[in-house]
Amino acid sequence: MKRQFHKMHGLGNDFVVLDGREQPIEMTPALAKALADRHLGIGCDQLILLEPSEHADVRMRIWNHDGGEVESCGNASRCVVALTGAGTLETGGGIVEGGKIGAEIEVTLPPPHFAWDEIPLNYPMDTARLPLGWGPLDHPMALSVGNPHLVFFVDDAAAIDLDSLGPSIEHDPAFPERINVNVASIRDGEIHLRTWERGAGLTLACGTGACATAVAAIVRKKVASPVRVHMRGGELTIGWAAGEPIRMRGSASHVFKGEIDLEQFV
Ligand SMILES: N[C@H](CCC[C@H](N)C(=O)O)C(=O)O
Repeated sequence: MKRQFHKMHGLGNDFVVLDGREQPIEMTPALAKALADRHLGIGCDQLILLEPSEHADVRMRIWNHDGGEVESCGNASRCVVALTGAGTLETGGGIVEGGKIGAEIEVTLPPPHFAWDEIPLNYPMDTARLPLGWGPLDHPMALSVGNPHLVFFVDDAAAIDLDSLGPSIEHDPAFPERINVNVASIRDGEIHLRTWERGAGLTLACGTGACATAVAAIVRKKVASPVRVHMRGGELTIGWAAGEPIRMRGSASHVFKGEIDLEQFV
């Protein structure tokens, strides 16, 4: 049966958004992966499905390019707020609040978690400075912003071969649910970030990666809040203080809408 979809992106991190609120859609990892395929499907970094919610204006479910369902997606949160006008989103990572600020969208993610078993890691470690290293990357901070992230600080993030280092870190046995890998440099009080995303690889931007990196940089007193985060696809402004939710402000873009026969993939 044909269903309408919206093709959207947040700073080049792109999504296919399906709305299952009126007519439910049975999403599976295989169907999500087929829709996300850039040759055989529509193509996207993450597949987003909207469903009714008893706890928020809308439930937002997220599948990565590889078909894995995950808890949070910062860039998609802004896109769903822009598309639906929802003020609250129920996600696997908690309730996200959102609203328009001029031409941009601001969303607020629940406070981060730093405990090893909440990230999660496979065994107890000092999550502020993991005693682990992979080539030129070592002693990252580990945290959860609804989804799991590692944050490495280096002199020049652009010089790191994240294409080869990313997969081995993502799949390291220390991370039972795998992990998103952020490599950042600080210049003039601003963050320059590249992210190898769990289940999607190098993306042009990562909203939760920007949030996790900003929190880590503030904890390590490398920057002050709010902080500008520069990524290949564009910039976000992130605000946070200890114990507080994380505020992220940036653009959300609607590219086109179309329709697709989902049964061709099953
Ligand atoms: N790859 C992430 C999900 C998408 C996050 C990213 N696209 C964002 O904007 O936050 C994960 O597996 O946790």
